[in-house]
Amino acid sequence: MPTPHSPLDAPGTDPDALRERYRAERDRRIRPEGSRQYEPLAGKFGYYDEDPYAEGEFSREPLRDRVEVLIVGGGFGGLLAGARLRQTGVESVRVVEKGADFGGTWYWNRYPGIHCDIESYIYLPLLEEVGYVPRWKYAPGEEIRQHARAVGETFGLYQDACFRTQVTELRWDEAADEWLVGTDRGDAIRARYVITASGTLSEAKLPGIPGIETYQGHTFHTSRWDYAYTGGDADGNLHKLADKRVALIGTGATAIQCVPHLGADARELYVFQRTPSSVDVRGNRPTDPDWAAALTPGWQRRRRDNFLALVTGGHTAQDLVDDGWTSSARLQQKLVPSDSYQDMPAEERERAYEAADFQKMNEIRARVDAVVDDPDTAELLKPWYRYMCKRPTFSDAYLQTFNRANVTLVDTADSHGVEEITATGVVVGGTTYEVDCIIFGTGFDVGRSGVTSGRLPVHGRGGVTLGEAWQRGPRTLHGFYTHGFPNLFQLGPMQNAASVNYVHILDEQAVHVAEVIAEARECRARYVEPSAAAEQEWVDTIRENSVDLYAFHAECTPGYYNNEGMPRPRNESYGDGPVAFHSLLREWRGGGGMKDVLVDAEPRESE
Ligand SMILES: NC(=O)C1=CN([C@@H]2O[C@H](COP(=O)(O)OP(=O)(O)OC[C@H]3O[C@@H](n4cnc5c(N)ncnc54)[C@H](OP(=O)(O)O)[C@@H]3O)[C@@H](O)[C@H]2O)C=CC1
Repeated sequence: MPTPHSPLDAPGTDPDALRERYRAERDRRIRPEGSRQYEPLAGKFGYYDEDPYAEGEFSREPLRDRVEVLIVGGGFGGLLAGARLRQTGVESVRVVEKGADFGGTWYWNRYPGIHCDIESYIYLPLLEEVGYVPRWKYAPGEEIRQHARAVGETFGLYQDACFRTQVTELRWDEAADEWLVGTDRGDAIRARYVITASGTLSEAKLPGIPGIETYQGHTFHTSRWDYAYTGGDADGNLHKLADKRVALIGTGATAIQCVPHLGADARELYVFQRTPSSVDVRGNRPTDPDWAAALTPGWQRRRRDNFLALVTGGHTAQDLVDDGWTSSARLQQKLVPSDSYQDMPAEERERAYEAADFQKMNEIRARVDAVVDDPDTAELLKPWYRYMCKRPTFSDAYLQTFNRANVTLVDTADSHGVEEITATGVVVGGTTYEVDCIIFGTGFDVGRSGVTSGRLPVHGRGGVTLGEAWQRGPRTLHGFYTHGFPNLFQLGPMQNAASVNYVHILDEQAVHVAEVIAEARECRARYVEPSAAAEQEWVDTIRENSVDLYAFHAECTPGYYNNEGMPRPRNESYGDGPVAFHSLLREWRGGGGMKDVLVDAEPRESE
């Protein structure tokens, strides 16, 4: 029975029936190999990883110099760390980046139609500092990439940056109290502090489909878009596809954005879907110049904070962003009003959240019927899972593309994905779809991305590796630093609190790390390192207060959010959420917490 708070009054929205349908759809897609079903863009697939944007061959002499801070990664995490350090007066900052320029995910992902799915006024960082207001509510990828470059210029981060270079090892030199940083260009750079900001979705992946390596046509991954083959640019006009039959494998957030252009320009387009995305209204629009002119100092922080509070379950009087993300959050608020939130038993609250979810997903499914002409195709495009099981998507052109005569949706759920790839095509349900080109929109390997993946060897005090120190799970203070690894700071979601506007989260982290380093310099600390006791206390806090999402994820359709249907029992995230976490960090900094991580610091004059 629906709860008293339930809005489930439409026919066919019986909660039990929906729950059952969600489970059945999940079970159709689960694969016993879990995340092992994927292949990295390495080894025999290394050619997929080549950088199509870097110009010409590149070589340089190995570096043997010394910097004060070395940052691993030149995406928004690394740029923010660099910018915030510069604001505290640190001169010697070197960013080491695999790409040929700044931008990170926005450097690599340049597929047609690429846009930010979070409002650009809150997603693009440091807008007031750089003096820029994005031209659209949801900015195109190229505008975001140019903004990343502008941050690099504004904060002088180009002067010492190393592009087309990958860090291959970090080793703490105990005698010198500094890090020795090795790279794939033979560098041996000395750095007093190292900040890793290597991203969470930085390693693209391919599905391990039988026969994938036998395909003789043209092929690439969406994060290395081959415009030499397709023609056109991120705005579309892929004119070289006019005589081509194209297969796109994958229907995640990337596919939602590039399918309209492929559909418009390819002779034939086959979209191979395993799980449909939820596709909500986008409503992109140019920035209103009068609104932009009226912005007052601090506007970006206020807007970002307002969005963060809303989408993480807070109750705010105003909704400044007012879009698809916040409307689903407001729906929850309606069903769990702020005045009854505290008094509501947990089970009743969860039922109300679930009811809001059902309502949202019913709207999403109804939209498919309203937009897609062919009822069978519409049925296949309906997502049957809870809203946050997968990254929600937004588009006013994706579903419409399936009304085109040259576009075919091929559902692969019954075979748990594409069955086989031959020399000339893609096989599903015994049918071979002959194609000239296969494009993989198959996403990124979370397990191989970032310092926690263990792919970057990090040797701390006594040569102990981070992997050894974390044998029984990650151990940090606030997610940033680990006992035994002095002067090493990690940016990322682990043991702190993340949210959908991830660049905002990175900025809070960058501010924190920059302030700790500034204090260490001020007090001439020998190094920054949490004590084993402080680290243990934080690990205990995380374990005690993290929200148990296991049951939620176990019910979800597989994807990278739930480790391909095999959710991890432990959630390494601060349970009170990012708003509370950011206050905790501010209070810790303001309340003398930094003293506890500064080793052999000189007392300040005021002390
Ligand atoms: N800010 C923004 O605007 C954007 C952000 N992003 C971010 O990047 C993330 C990744 O998005 P995306 O690149 O789309 O990757 P995803 O991981 O979301 O999607 C991969 C797709 O490939 C499909 N797939 C994998 N293996 C097979 C197979 N064997 N046969 C058929 N299909 C297969 C998956 O199906 P299944 O779902 O069944 O596993 C899924 O549809 C997003 O979640 C988002 O966080 C991406 C684009 C834009």
